[in-house]
Amino acid sequence: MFQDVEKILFDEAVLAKRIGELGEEISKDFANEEVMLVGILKGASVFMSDLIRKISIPAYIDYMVVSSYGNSAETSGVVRIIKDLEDNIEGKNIIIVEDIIDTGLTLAYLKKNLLNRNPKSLKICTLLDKPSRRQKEIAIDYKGFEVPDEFIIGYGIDYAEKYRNLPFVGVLKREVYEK
Ligand SMILES: O=P(O)(O)OC[C@H]1O[C@H](OP(=O)(O)OP(=O)(O)O)[C@H](O)[C@@H]1O
Ligand code: HPA
Ligand SMILES: [Mg+2]
Repeated sequence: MFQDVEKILFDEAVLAKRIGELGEEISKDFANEEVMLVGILKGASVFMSDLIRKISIPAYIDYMVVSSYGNSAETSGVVRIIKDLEDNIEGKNIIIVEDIIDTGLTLAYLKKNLLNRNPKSLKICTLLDKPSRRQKEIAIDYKGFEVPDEFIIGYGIDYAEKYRNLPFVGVLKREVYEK
């Protein structure tokens, strides 16, 4: 597993510090209110569980399972909802929590879908942003880091379901996905 990593971009300490800051920012912006974090599985699961413990206002969680990359390094362009939210989000402060925004197709679809359900507010929080590959413009409210135009893995993020358990965010060697 480690031999497939080209380089480490953000190690555990760097991730923890930035996630602490994001949690504080969210807590301040929604002081005296409540938020519902909507984690987009599977990738966001690791980030979400660290982030929620850095939020000091009442925070609820729900998850959606969507997939567009499957086992490929390229998006299929088709976002499939595999599992929807359990609760009605009407009148609630919703924060979509993503691991990475790349083409923006997943988020553009999700944003439209959730706005149709009439939340009080809808914000986007992503650990990683890869702006170089964007196809759909997305306003990001809370962003951890920008990443270069490389295939990213680790800290919940996969290639063909592998590498999610790496404790850092890194770049996958090209030879792994270009063979
Ligand atoms: O901006 P985009 O180009 O749409 O890419 C971003 C999406 O791709 C990944 O999900 P994936 O489909 O790989 O599912 P996973 O989270 O289960 O790995 C990632 O977790 C985002 O949801
Ligand atoms: O760089 C990436 N790595 C893994 N999954 C992804 N989904 C979109 N971009 C990426
Ligand atoms: Mg994936």
